[in-house]
Amino acid sequence: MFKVLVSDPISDLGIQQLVEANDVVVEKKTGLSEDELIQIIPEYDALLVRSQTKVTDRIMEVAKNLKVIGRAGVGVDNINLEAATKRGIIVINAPDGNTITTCEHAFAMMMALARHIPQAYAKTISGTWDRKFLGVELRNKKLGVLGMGRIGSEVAKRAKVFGMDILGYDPFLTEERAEKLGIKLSSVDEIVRNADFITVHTPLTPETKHMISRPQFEVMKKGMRIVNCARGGVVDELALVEAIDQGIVAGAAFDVFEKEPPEADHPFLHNPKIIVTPHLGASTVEAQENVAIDVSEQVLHILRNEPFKNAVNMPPVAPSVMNKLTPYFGLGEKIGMLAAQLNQEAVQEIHVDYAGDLAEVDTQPLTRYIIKGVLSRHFGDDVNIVNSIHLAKARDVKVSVTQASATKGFTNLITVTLKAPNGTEHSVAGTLLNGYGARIVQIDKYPVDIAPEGHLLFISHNDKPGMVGHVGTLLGSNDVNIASMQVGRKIVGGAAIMVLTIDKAAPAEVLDHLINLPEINKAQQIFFV
Ligand SMILES: NC(=O)c1ccc[n+]([C@@H]2O[C@H](COP(=O)([O-])OP(=O)(O)OC[C@H]3O[C@@H](n4cnc5c(N)ncnc54)[C@H](O)[C@@H]3O)[C@@H](O)[C@H]2O)c1
Ligand SMILES: O=C(O)[C@H](O)COP(=O)(O)O
Repeated sequence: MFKVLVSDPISDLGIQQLVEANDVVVEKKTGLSEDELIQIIPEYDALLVRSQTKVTDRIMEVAKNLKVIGRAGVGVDNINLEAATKRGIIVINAPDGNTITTCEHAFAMMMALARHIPQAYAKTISGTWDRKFLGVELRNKKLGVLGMGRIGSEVAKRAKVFGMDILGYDPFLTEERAEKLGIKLSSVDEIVRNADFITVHTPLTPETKHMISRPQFEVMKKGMRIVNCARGGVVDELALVEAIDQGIVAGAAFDVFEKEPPEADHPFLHNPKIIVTPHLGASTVEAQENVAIDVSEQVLHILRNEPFKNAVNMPPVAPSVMNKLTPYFGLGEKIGMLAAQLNQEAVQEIHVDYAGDLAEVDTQPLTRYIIKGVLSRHFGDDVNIVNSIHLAKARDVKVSVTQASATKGFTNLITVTLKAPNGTEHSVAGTLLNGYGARIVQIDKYPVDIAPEGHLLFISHNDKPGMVGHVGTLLGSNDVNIASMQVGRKIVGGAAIMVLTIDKAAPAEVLDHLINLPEINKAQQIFFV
């Protein structure tokens, strides 16, 4: 039974599939301090958070069962990603579920700012009928959008309908896409100098921190307005207050703060030209359901060892590529396991060669499964697809990949070679055969045809008459049934291998007997777990 902890307020409807899963127990405990979380986290397999819970290195250090942290939202700046990756904890988010909601919030903030709605409301309900609030129209104004990702693009679309001219900047924004969106691709400097309104929609990174600060405010159009519904710190808070005092900025609308919640004496909370909300960008019924559904679905996949998407601490992969690779994951992992068990030396290099159908795809997700298979021999459950490459590198094991070498007649072929410092090599090749599934087709240059499952017995011997009979008799007399047997050799009378699929694991004494048979050099059981 998997235990899932929900440590922030997350939609009940959204996590229903987790609650109803018969292999999962969900517990909700919100508002915990770091120390309280440290006390209870060791018993959980998954942690579901929004932005309140700070998932620190200290928490992850004791989270011995934790396989996945699910962020019901976009920003993962409350999760120590490096610590998670090091420990093989998968971090996933729900990148699409709150896009429209947050865009609408940013837009609402821009309109409220233009028409002083919060200030007018406060006065009216306090009994003052003040009709001096004079606003501005959005129509014909220049809107600068910094960060044209999911939310920025949606804001731009809506602003166009309001008759605004949009100047957009994003390192990934091309002329072609800008044209499609009907906006003007601009530099940050052009935006800063020309915009009547600026709205920021970037993550907080070393590059975006204070991307709007004193130097930018100094050259802005007098009377401009600024909105931040992205992350506190993208706009320098103190520089903004100065710019308002100097009459450069007419007003600001902020949903996010450099420190949340802000201290009671934060200058934004006492400035009549600044309107604020308490990080409500994603807070609609729809968005909260969406992000909780998305994240619950992926958490279930991860707990059940099924393919998943939206991992934040692994490189993104296009869905079309993922669909193509997914059938190979099990095969890749088993090839890695088999190669690691055949190898008796320290591993210096893991070389993977992809051929045929795999020669022209981005195979890095598959490589993670293969490396996981190789390392699982010594790391057991401590290695997974998030940390497999990291663990290999941390132990100075070189991982190299080539694509498009010979397919040896197969439509796809994965060959894994383990190289030891003394020059010894072991290689295993496998393929997915249409209609037959995964097959191992070569071991150390010996052609074979084995399904990588169940109990395998690997025997290396000298090619002499009667060897198959000796092995069969010994196993039979010890009640070990042989399901299939493969014999491979390079030259008649030379070195050879036998690979047997047996119905149950052979007892240790049977293996001892096998090794003592004449002409047998090695007898070893192979496990695929
Ligand atoms: N207020 C809220 O409740 C709330 C809700 C959802 C998202 N957010 C935040 O909004 C931001 C945007 O979310 P999104 O879903 O659109 O993300 P996104 O990844 O789709 O878009 C972010 C864009 O910022 C761009 N970018 C990165 N560095 C930049 C730079 N130096 N200059 C200009 N652009 C840069 C990226 O290229 C990307 O296109 C994130 O910080 C997210 O955490 C806030
Ligand atoms: O990054 C996000 O998704 C937003 O900042 C929303 O955060 P929240 O889930 O804490 O509302």
